[in-house]
Amino acid sequence: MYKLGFIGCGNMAKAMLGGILEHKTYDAIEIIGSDPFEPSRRSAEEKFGIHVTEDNCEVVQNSEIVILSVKPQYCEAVIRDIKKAAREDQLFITIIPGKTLGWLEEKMEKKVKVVRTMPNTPAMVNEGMTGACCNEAVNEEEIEKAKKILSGFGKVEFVPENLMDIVTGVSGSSPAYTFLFIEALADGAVAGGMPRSQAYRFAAQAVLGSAKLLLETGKHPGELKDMVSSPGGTTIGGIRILEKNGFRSSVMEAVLEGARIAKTL
Ligand SMILES: NC(=O)C1=CN([C@@H]2O[C@H](COP(=O)(O)OP(=O)(O)OC[C@H]3O[C@@H](n4cnc5c(N)ncnc54)[C@H](OP(=O)(O)O)[C@@H]3O)[C@@H](O)[C@H]2O)C=CC1
Ligand SMILES: O=C(O)[C@@H]1CCC=N1
Repeated sequence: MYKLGFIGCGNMAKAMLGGILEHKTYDAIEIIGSDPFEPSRRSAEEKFGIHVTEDNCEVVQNSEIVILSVKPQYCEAVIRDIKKAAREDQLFITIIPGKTLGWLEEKMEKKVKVVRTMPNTPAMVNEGMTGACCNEAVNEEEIEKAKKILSGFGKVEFVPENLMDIVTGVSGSSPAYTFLFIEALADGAVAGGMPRSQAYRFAAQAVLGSAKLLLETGKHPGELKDMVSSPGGTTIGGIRILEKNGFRSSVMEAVLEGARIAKTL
């Protein structure tokens, strides 16, 4: 029997696996993964040393905890495939956006234990942020197990299920928005004459340091913004341009759009 099984061995499964193995939450021999795509299976096997198979039911039949890690459009077919093999004492952790606890229970046609989560790609460097919620069938011990798995690749917080689509917007998708911002900062620097590779280092470290400063001081972002902005100085001039171009409302709209789309998946 394996302790953990992944259905889908793509980008997110691999990001999670890296942290889980590094934190020794489980050993590679305790993990199995399934994927129809041979190169995905092979890379999971070669990189992480886990057992791999083409057969999703083999994962479900032989794992204590199963992580559903496929795209939303494949989710229904996967559940159709595994629902007979699924046991009521088994914990399912889903990372699929938009698929609610109720929807999963209905498609499984049984009272399965489900923890619904939304991680993000910084899990690849152990700096993930995961939002999670669960159905009533999940007990305290299982919540602790899920937290241990999810904190293997970053931070985790349980939230009410009605916030899960917002989690998708604010942390699931926002690494992409942040990369857009870093790229734009670097493009600005390149426009001003800085070599591109150096510009990425300056931009990315400024974003990393700013996030760290906020988290470590616990100060309000507005206060930290004011600390940078001297009267008549360079920063307030830049802020004026960003505000004129709707920077904050664009970001707010992007978060809400992500949440809106998640509901349609
Ligand atoms: N990427 C991100 O930033 C985040 C993604 N998510 C969610 O996580 C899930 C996985 O995303 P991600 O890892 O990026 O996607 P990937 O496409 O990289 O991985 C999904 C894997 O599942 C495989 N797959 C397809 N059909 C099946 C099936 N029937 N049975 C088993 N495996 C199957 C795919 O194979 P094939 O390539 O052949 O289709 C692929 O290898 C998605 O629901 C995504 O929305 C959540 C948080 C963040
Ligand atoms: O866009 C997506 O489908 C996923 C969900 C969160 C991040 N990426």
